[in-house]
Amino acid sequence: MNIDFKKLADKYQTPFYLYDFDHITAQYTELKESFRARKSLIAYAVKANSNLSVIKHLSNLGAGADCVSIGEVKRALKAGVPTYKIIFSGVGKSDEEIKEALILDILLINVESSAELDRVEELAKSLNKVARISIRVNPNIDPKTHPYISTGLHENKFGVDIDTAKRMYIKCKNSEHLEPTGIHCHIGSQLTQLEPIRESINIVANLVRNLKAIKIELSFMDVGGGLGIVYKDETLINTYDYAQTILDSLFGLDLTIICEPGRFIVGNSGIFVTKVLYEKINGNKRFVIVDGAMNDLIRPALYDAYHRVEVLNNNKNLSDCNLVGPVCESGDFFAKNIDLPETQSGDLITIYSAGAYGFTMSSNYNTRARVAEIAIENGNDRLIRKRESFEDLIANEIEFL
Ligand SMILES: Cc1ncc(COP(=O)(O)O)c(C=O)c1O
Ligand SMILES: N[C@@H](CCCC[NH3+])C(=O)O
Repeated sequence: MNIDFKKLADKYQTPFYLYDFDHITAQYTELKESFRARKSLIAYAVKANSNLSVIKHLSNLGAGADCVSIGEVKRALKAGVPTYKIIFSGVGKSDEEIKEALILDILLINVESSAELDRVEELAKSLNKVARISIRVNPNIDPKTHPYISTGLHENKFGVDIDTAKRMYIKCKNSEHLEPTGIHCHIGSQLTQLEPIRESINIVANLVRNLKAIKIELSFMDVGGGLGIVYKDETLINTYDYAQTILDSLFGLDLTIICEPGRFIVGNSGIFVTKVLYEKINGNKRFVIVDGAMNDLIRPALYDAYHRVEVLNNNKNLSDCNLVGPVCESGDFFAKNIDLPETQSGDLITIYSAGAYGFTMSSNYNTRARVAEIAIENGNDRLIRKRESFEDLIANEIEFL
């Protein structure tokens, strides 16, 4: 798509996030279509990009929501996702969160420990409810991704091992307040290899068969999210191969598939737009300093993540530099040791693949306002979140002065 960044920057003021809603539609549709041989629910992982308009857009397409806090559940509801398409995961749900989820009667609570299951049972009993339970299985499979975003090994805090899961399902079966409904497995994020997915789904499918043999019949298989995207030159998993692998593993089982993608849907739909403030040279080292910073997009600082960068000027005079922001940390960079053209103050810089875990991981560090978010759809742009003001930043403190 041809985007007039200059016009947008004049209209909305940098830095800002820009999301291409047509690309979001295309990604959602591709994945949904891949599963067309089965009943499926694409439960969008809200944590990737929780802007209400993004969730609403996906909900209008038929998506549900995978949430990891009651705040995300409330966002999903506010954006129009029906309760029967909402799932709640997380290793540390508080009593208040569990109670609210029970009262709202969402589709599934993904339980991640025996202790949590006991708590859900007590709370469901106190509310005279029956909780629909899905247990998150940790299959101990290496997803072959960045260690910070691996979730499927026993050394990771997520889910429970197979034997524990089995005991938990038996407890559900024997409880008046727990209904064993689904099973869940998510081994990590930015996955680019199919084999670990195949292995883990096979492990989980075998457990489903074992449970069936003891008369515990589940209705949903939640295969997690994690499909990777291209940041640089990654070879991706083909979505049809992905879906077929899952369908093959589930042969003979009558389960509705739930898939929880975040990054795949929104990652390459988003661009972070910032502008050059200054250039400088320290000794031999060139720095291009922009108005966006690590508080806006933390992935390079946190994971050493690569994001493609483009300078929107016609200068062909390239040289090595670090692209940095104004935050008071040496870790405040978008790219290190890259060749960029000479810049002038005011030149726009676009940072790609920023739609997932960009804005949602932003902070107010250095008392910097969170930036605006803009949607573009059918060539038309609109503001979907305004830039914070200083008053917004201090609103919760001012009454205690
Ligand atoms: C339980 C669960 N579901 C879904 C996701 C979404 O992951 P991704 O954005 O990689 O699709 C995550 C994040 O890793 C997760 O922990
Ligand atoms: N925040 C991570 C993804 C985490 C996935 C959630 N478990 C990233 O930016 O890549």
